[in-house]
Amino acid sequence: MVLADLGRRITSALSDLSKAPVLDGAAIDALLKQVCAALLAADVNVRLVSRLRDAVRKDVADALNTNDKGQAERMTEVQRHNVVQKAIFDQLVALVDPGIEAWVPKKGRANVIMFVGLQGSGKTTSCTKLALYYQKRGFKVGLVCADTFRAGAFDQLKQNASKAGIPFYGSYTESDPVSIAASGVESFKSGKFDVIIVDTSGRHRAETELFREMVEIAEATKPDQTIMVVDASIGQAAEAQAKAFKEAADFGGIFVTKLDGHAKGGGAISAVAATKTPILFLGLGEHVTDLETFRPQPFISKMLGMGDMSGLLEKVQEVQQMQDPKKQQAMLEKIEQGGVFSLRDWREQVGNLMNMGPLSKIAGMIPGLGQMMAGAGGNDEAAGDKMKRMTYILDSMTSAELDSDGSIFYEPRKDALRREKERAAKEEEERSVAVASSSKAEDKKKKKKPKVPVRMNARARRVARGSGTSVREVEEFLMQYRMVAKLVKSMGGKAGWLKQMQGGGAGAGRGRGPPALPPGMTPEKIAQMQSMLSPEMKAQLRMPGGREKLLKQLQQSGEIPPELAAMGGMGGGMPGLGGLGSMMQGMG
Ligand SMILES: Nc1nc2c(ncn2[C@@H]2O[C@H](COP(=O)(O)OP(=O)(O)OP(=O)(O)O)[C@@H](O)[C@H]2O)c(=O)[nH]1
Repeated sequence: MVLADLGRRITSALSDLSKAPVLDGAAIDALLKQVCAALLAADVNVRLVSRLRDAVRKDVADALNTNDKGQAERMTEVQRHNVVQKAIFDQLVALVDPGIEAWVPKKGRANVIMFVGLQGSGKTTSCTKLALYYQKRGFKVGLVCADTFRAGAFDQLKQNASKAGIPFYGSYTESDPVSIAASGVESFKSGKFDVIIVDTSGRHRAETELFREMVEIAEATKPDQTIMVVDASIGQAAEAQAKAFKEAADFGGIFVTKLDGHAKGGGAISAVAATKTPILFLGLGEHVTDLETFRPQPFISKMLGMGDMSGLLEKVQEVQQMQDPKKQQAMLEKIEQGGVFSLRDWREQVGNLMNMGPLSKIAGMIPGLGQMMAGAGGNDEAAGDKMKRMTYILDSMTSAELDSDGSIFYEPRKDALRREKERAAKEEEERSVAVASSSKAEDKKKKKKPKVPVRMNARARRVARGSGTSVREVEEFLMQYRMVAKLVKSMGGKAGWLKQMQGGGAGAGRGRGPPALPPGMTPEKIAQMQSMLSPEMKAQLRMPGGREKLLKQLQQSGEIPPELAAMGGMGGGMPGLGGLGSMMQGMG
């Protein structure tokens, strides 16, 4: 997760505050000390940190010392804690918010985007990421390589673009970058392309040569948007770099790269925001899909483990555009009419979730889940691995098996009953040979209906072999599937709820009416559960990461099976899942 360490430190400071019996000046000072230390460790400029500290103090003082003394006195301790938490959240958002609306390309015309930045900042990689991002959103996109400075730059762009299926333009013989840029843009314009991205060269330092070349390319291509690429690992030095580039070639937005796992990322983002230049995108890895649009509030929310519902919705929409909407609709209608949520349906939903990107990145967008998965023991990788094994199991099934409800993998019940009868008869025979001295309790035990364990059959053994898993794993998988199928089935009759989920669990909790409730969960049951919570637990629920903790407690107390809890959070795009996440939202 982006800036996981910073997020964890701030969340922990907020959690310490909630334990303070009285919220006095000393408690607020202790909180601010921890938050500021965490920000400084993320290389946020000391001037910006001190501004944040003053602003939080002012926000808290304004809210707690209102003119209406009665109102301030009537505030409960929990409400006072909320005031402080809100102030911290708001000021963290302000820290990364340049306060300027970002540019977006317009359909039906050629939008030229020019990339600038130092060598190695990630320009070429980010150009391809952005090209794919716009292509997925229905734009016709072309890439131009105007980097003639670095040998191999054209080959790199060509390779990246071909892999992603994006048309490209460049030359091995032309050495004038201005001429290549101009002819590339012209060629794509005559091909009626909507977005034309020009990759320019970089140098190790911001030299006059580089700036002159940038200005000339800009004059020749007349870009609608110039994006500067900044490597997050330079931390607060990004401010000086952005200023130098801004003086040379006025750019409209910034793409911060290498935010994956770089501790100085907070410094880079806040430094850029301080130059009042909009941050448009974040690079979160080397892969072409490792890109995120930047929005201050969801960014901070995600960093603090509170999820990023707008990001999740965007991902869901992206996937929905790629998949066949008619297929999804047909499946939903089938279930609404009482049909089986088959293993094939499950395979499609799992595939959709995996298409949304690495599980860790999706999980980070769901309140609590990111932290839960990134927790001790490298859980995140394990969860991704589990998902993959699930698809191996499904891919080893025949068509008839996929269209079934899973019962095909178990021996028929009559066989299990016959086996059980034979076993009981054998036992009886043995008992009659032995001296009978059964106690009353034993007699009672005998009269009890025996449980008939149903075994996995040869099909399940074949699937286990074919998928490189074990019969036990196939059995566990089928148990999970049954649970989801039951959930989906029980939703079938509640068409309204089903439709709401179709848009993705993300819709819930975004202010579009009350959150969706999972089957079996009524508003009364939620109210009942809420009434069971102590005031401390309720306060915890309002804390960043609080839902996650409560979810764990419910899991431990057996109210929710762990698989359901994990899946409940991953609702986006998966009908049937997501209700639990919404429930926790409803309780928060
Ligand atoms: N971890 C990580 N690596 C990235 C990211 N973006 C780019 N990279 C890597 O950074 C290195 C440099 O990326 P390039 O795209 O070649 O950089 P460039 O700015 O085009 O370099 P020049 O063409 O030499 O100017 C490559 O190894 C990329 O895979 C990112 O968001 N995260």
